[in-house]
Amino acid sequence: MNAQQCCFTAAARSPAAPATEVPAGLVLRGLGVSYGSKAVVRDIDLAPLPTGCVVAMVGANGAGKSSTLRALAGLNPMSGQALLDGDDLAALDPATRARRVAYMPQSLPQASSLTVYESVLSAVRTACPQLGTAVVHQRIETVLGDLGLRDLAMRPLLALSGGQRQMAGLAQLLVREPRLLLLDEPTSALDLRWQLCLMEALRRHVAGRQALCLMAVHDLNLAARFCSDMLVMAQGRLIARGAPGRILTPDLLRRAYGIAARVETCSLGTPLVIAERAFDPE
Ligand SMILES: Nc1ncnc2c1ncn2[C@@H]1O[C@H](COP(=O)(O)OP(=O)(O)OP(=O)(O)O)[C@@H](O)[C@H]1O
Repeated sequence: MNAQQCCFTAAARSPAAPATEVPAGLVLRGLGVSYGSKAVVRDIDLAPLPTGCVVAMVGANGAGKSSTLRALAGLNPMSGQALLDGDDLAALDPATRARRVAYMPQSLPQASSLTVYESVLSAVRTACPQLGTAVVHQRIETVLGDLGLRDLAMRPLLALSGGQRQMAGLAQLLVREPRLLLLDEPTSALDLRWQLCLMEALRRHVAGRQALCLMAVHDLNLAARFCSDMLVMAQGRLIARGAPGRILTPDLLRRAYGIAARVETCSLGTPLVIAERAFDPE
């Protein structure tokens, strides 16, 4: 990514503003999350996560991934700053924030009597009320096609399997075309084929619209194959960031997960993590 892709002028967003360059993408400055007096995420600083790519957030259970995503989505109070394309997320009004940032929780979408099509329509109508009918239906067609969900479009959510419902949940997000997608374990209910379909579709969507996706995920090999950038969290702190092929090492896996692991290179050239043994907790 060159500097031109990575920056745009503030003047392009606001005619009155001076033409200073602000970094495109997501910047975090001293981000922290607490529940009451208990700090669970501390001092996360991130140079811009660039647009156009899917970024994996990995780490052990309880490391702070969901808390971070929920804070960025405005659902957990946070300290520090999160800047999206130079704008402080906390300072955006709720409607603007909802248009630019979309969040998918770990839990599956509710099994309502709405069809998949209706649920996606409702999502886009709520987040983007300004869109015309033709654009809305075109977006829905595109997203259902991209995710391989056309055959399920007229099925009610309550008649879908867990994995199918998870895919429908992603369709509800993608149709809004947000700038920042925050996904909490979006492949947790999916079989191997649907995991690949989802990751391929997500990568195409994000690259095509120069959006940004930050995704909490436990499958390191899936993340290594599809994500150009990886954030590794441990005990509420960011302990590594970079391309999976560069940062995934046995030492990092020991620190992040408390396991002995080998890291090999698969025939596609991406790292392959083989977990061998859990260390006793210290
Ligand atoms: N609502 C809450 N109130 C108090 N503590 C919480 C709450 N939610 C999470 N925590 C604590 O915050 C810490 C981070 O939890 P979080 O859910 O962010 O971890 P995670 O990395 O997403 O874990 P997992 O991989 O298991 O989903 C944990 O110690 C957890 O017990």
